[in-house]
Amino acid sequence: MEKKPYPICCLGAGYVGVPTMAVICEKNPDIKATVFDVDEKRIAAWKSENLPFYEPDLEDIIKAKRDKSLFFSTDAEKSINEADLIYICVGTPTKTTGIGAGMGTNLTYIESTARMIAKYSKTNKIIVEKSTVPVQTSSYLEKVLKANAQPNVTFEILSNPEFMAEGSAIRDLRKPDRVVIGGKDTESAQKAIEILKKIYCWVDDKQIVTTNLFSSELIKLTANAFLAQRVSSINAIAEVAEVTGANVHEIARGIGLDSRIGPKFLGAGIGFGGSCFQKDLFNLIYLCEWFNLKEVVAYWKQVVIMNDHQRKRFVMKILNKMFNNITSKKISVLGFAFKKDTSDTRESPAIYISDYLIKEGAHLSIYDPKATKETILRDLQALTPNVNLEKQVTVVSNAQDSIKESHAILILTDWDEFKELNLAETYKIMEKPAYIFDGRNVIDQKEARKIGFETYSVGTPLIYNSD
Ligand SMILES: NC(=O)C1=CN([C@@H]2O[C@H](COP(=O)(O)OP(=O)(O)OC[C@H]3O[C@@H](n4cnc5c(N)ncnc54)[C@H](O)[C@@H]3O)[C@@H](O)[C@H]2O)C=CC1
Ligand SMILES: O=C(O)[C@H]1O[C@H](OP(=O)(O)OP(=O)(O)OC[C@H]2O[C@@H](n3ccc(=O)[nH]c3=O)[C@H](O)[C@@H]2O)[C@H](O)[C@@H](O)[C@@H]1O
Repeated sequence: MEKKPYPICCLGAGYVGVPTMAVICEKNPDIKATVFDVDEKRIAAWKSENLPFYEPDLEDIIKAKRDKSLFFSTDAEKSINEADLIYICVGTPTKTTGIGAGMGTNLTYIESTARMIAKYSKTNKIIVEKSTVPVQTSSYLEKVLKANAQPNVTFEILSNPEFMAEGSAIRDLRKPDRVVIGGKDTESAQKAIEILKKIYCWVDDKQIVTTNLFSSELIKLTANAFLAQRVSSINAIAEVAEVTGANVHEIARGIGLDSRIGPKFLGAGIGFGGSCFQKDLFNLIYLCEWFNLKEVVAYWKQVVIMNDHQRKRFVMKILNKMFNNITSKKISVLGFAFKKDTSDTRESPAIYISDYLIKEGAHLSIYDPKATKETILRDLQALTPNVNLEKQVTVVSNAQDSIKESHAILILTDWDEFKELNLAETYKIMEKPAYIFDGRNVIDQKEARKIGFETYSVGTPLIYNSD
């Protein structure tokens, strides 16, 4: 007799929900996963040939598993009621209005999932909090669930934060450094933890860390805070390197070989972007403000301050080198996504750098291999609602069109194709003097200089940056 698949459901068909469910289905032939989202357009896209965003290898799994063990749905009642275990993977953005605006976390979507789950659940469920949340959100979830549960229905809440990075989501999910599961110290919670552990059947038991609920929630915020802090730390050193004649990339190598420091996340550049680092730092900072931990607040705030500074510093370098006169000049912007191998532009440094330059009157010709024109224009318009962007911004479909007749190239995303730019040919089609401002350590500065370019690359010695 065929075994009945274990039914799970995921609320939120985003960057975390879908890759997570895809890999769970890939690894567990006995699981049936339904991804539900309130956004009907997004679900329609997941069911179509044009998936909502680009993530390496995701499309292959979707094609292999869709409508076999992986389903997409806009039917909340059916998705929830049929599942024994429910992942919450909805957004937890920073609040934009009211008390805590710009800092605290907006828990509207989290609460809406709790209310839906309580309303539609006719049987007991395990609830897996995967979204990144303020510490103690699991208690809040529990309260809303309990207060609205149908008679005799119980919920066991686990915290199971996600550590995958965009652009390598599938690789990270297939081979995670660790899986963290938080739960209460009760018999039913421990049983639920065992069930969740079984779902991660491809992960070595030694890499599964079990904790209490609040530790698990705080592990996630701490991990992102530490990673963001490393980026700000190396960017701070980049500024010192530039004025002293040292090279930040040599420094990164020199310290990264110390096994206590390690080589990762020492890439100096235009600062971190992405939907999470800043948001999660604010989440942590607000939590500390709430508990009146003034020194801790000041400590973590500095990571964000340094990140803003790094973007502005890059723009100041452009203005300094180009004699503070970029009005009406064509500037080629190569890369708009917040990092390579993703179409995601959320909080991309490119948005803020482009915005500064638009305000200087420059004409930007933007090219990104994956971010769409619609997204790029939407991001820029959000910062300058009253500017007619059509006059100053063109989004093109290849690097050549962006570069042609431009006065300067800005490399704002570390896409591999920018490493392969033919610098000699590039030089020929640009206005002179031709500038390259490398925000991602992508080009060979020495070679570019030899060809005739004026160059600036974050954190490299004055010998290259002195003009
Ligand atoms: N993007 C990333 O790389 C990572 C994100 N996270 C965290 O995971 C969470 C989700 O992030 P993303 O996937 O990037 O967000 P996202 O914005 O891509 O997706 C969230 C989805 O939730 C949907 N949604 C809102 N309310 C809903 C409801 N009541 N029921 C069902 N769906 C609902 C939205 O329509 C949206 O499609 C956040 O807390 C984030 O901090 C954690 C690790 C990595
Ligand atoms: O919670 C999340 O959302 C995720 O946030 C990050 O993942 P992600 O934002 O997708 O990408 P990262 O590779 O961490 O890069 C973040 C930003 O830092 C920048 N960065 C990264 C590394 C580096 O050395 N230098 C640097 O400037 C990147 O260009 C990018 O803009 C974390 O790496 C994940 O572990 C976490 O799950």
